[in-house]
Amino acid sequence: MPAQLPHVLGPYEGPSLIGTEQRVNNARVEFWDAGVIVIEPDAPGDKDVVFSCAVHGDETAPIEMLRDMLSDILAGQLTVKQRTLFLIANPAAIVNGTRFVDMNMNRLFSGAHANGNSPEHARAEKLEHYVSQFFKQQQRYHYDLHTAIRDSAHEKFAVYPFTHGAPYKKQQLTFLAECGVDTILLNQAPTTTFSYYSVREHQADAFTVELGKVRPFGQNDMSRFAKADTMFRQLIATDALQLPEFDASRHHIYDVCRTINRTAENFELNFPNDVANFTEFDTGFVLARDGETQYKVEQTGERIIFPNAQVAIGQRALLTVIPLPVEQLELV
Ligand SMILES: O=C(O)CCC(=O)N[C@@H](CCC(=O)O)C(=O)O
Ligand SMILES: [Zn+2]
Repeated sequence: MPAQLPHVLGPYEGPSLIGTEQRVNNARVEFWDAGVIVIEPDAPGDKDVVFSCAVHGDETAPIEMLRDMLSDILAGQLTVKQRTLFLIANPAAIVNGTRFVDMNMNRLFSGAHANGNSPEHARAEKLEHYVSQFFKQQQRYHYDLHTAIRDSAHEKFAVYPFTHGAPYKKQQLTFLAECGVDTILLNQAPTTTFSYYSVREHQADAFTVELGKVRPFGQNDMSRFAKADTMFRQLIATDALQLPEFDASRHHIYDVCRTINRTAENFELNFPNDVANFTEFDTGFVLARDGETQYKVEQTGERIIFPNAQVAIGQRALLTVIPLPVEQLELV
């Protein structure tokens, strides 16, 4: 793997540090497992922060971001004041240079890992265990960092997992906007994603954050991630994060409208691979054919997200979303 992770991938790269710990500045760094690193400050603040990347092994920009943050922490150049857990979720897929080895790991959380025995099933179970071991304090955050397969009309966006009716948090929307993530998709149902797991199981503020487009190692323009990088560093390095007042005009909100699963062998999307996420189609346009079923645009303003005709049968092949005025959200 061209990105030199500082010995955090255990058996996957260089000498293993698994099971060891070291001191740096005023913190203990613990290496729990391959790609599982905990920073325990001597006098921690009141937040527990989880950053995860590589739930999809070919989404390299977030891996490079977290690698550089870890390098700076280990070199004593970034002093951490909040308890922080770094998760490099699927090292085997990183080494493979693929989205996953056997199974899409982001469909295996909240217990779904019990229904199979691929390496991803086993790792998802372990990741849940590590997150459970880590979260202790009241204020819990989990940013699960991804990049999208396609271009996106909104380059950076986050999925706000189903809240089960709880209000959306202005402070989190503002934090994400400060990260350059000005677009939010509101999921309206439980899922088996990593971020939903942390929301549901640990009452964390947790998000799937899409920071750009999938590119190979070394081909990411890291300047495009600078705002997110700065904010993530501030979150863990300051006692009390200073954020501007909530400003509704900064945010584009979309409601997830339909989830289209592939059920048939002959599944096809009716638009080219270079059509970007958030592209709007006319009402009645056939978006996809799944065996004998045709999926047409039903509402004005409906847009496509995460189209992927290659997913396994039974999995999500496309989402549609519609814009929602921020004023209609219940905010706290
Ligand atoms: O670009 C794509 O098609 C997929 C990008 C991606 O990995 N997205 C996540 C979203 C997870 C969520 O809905 O919270 C995924 O599909 O797992
Ligand atoms: Zn992803």
